[in-house]
Amino acid sequence: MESKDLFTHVGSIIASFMFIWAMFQQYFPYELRHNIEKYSQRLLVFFYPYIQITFNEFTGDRFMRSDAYSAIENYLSSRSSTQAKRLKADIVKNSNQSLVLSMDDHEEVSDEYEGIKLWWRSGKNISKSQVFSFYPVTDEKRYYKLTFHKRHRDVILGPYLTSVLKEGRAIKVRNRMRKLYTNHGSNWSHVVFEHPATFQTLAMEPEKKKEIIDDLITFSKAEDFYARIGRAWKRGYLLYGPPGTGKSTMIAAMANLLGYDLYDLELTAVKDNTELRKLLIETSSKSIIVIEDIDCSLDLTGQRRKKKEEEDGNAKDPRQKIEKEERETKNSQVTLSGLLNFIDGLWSACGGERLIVFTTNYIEKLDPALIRKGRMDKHIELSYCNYEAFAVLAKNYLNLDSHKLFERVGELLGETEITPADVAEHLMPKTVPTDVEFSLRSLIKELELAKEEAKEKAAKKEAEAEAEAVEKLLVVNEEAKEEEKEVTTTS
Ligand SMILES: Nc1ncnc2c1ncn2[C@@H]1O[C@H](COP(=O)(O)OP(=O)(O)OP(=O)(O)O)[C@@H](O)[C@H]1O
Repeated sequence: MESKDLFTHVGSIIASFMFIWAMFQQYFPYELRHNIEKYSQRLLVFFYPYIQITFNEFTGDRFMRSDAYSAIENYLSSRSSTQAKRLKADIVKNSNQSLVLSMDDHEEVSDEYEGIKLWWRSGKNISKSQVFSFYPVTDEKRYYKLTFHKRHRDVILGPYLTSVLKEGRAIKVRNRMRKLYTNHGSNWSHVVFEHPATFQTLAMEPEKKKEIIDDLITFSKAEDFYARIGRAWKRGYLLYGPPGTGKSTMIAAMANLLGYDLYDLELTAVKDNTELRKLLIETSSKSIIVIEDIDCSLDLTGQRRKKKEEEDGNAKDPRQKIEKEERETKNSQVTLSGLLNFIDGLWSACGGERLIVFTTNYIEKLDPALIRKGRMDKHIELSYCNYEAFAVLAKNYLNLDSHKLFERVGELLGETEITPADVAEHLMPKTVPTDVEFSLRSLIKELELAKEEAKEKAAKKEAEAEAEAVEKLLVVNEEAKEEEKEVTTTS
């Protein structure tokens, strides 16, 4: 049969079928039609060995997209782009403005799980809207239909669907626009988080960097582990080191590595433990909660209270006392135990992974209870710039792998203490095109100056120590003479 004839034949079959269907719809009473449809469906199910599950875009609430539907959409995205012939494209508003593809309506893609083959089909139902409008409004209800053989029912309904939803949600998190939250009293407000820092651009020793990256990735994949050992899925990091050594930069790099939101918690703006609790409960899963300069934010050791009492005792003027009391009541009433309680798992009820990061410039000021293992699981020291850190900065700022002046910079870095922030300042381009030699020489000058200053400081300190020792010796001699005198007068 010629192809033209074939199409004519198929066309007439379809036309006949449509005619019969129209007659059926028009002349058969609704009750009878309903029963015929019902029993024919049952007959089909009896012989048809496949199971179908429909995931609707909207369930119940017509304004709330189903979580399962969007997870499946994300899950199918990569399969759709390789298998489907008709695709829909959309821009995701994340920092990269990435293009996300999904299969168009009435497309089908296959999937495989532990050797089991299954099919996902996208579709839509169109119905006239019940809402009054001058324009014809149609409601499109999209859905995904999963088809698989009934002998695999348990595997597909159990582990397969769980993994689909999990992977789909993870993709959604990776693609979303991340946020930086800050608290004003007991409320969070947010802006889009677009810090460009990455571990690649972070200046520190490569082994140390790798260790931190591995730790973070292991944590982010350890949901089952934490569930098995019965611990809240959280991890505490303490970043310490002098100002300008990259603590904030590292936090941004952590958030970018894991795709987490950031919650910058200003403890001094939190009234009391109840407000703290509310704020922490409101944080979302996959987030980093940051408390910067923890030593300045909280009465950590009880020393501040003691100091206050002393000061109160010393304040003779009653007006001074009232002013001081007013100042104190305005301050945060959050206590160390309030914070520890929360870290220890009161918030386990929140579920989902969270990192807590504390930063301080003075680790020695912190209460040991706060930083013991289990609360702050990893202590990371960010220190002055060494040669390895400088090499990263030189690559980032000047795109340099080597230079004749590197050796001198290396020597001086071994003898001086300079922060990566100060080094970075010298490597910032000052001219167009960038004068690499000028930047390196200016850094060397700064390092030599710092070395001289350090030498002078050390000499001054030594002289002071010597003077103190001489003074002590004189006092001892004086006392000895006095004692001698006393002995001779009594004898
Ligand atoms: N280790 C580093 N790697 C790359 N850049 C760094 C590093 N340390 C500092 N910088 C640069 O110096 C600037 C200041 O660093 P950052 O704010 O991260 O330091 P910090 O330790 O958090 O300081 P502070 O204790 O004052 O908050 C950053 O903008 C960054 O560009």
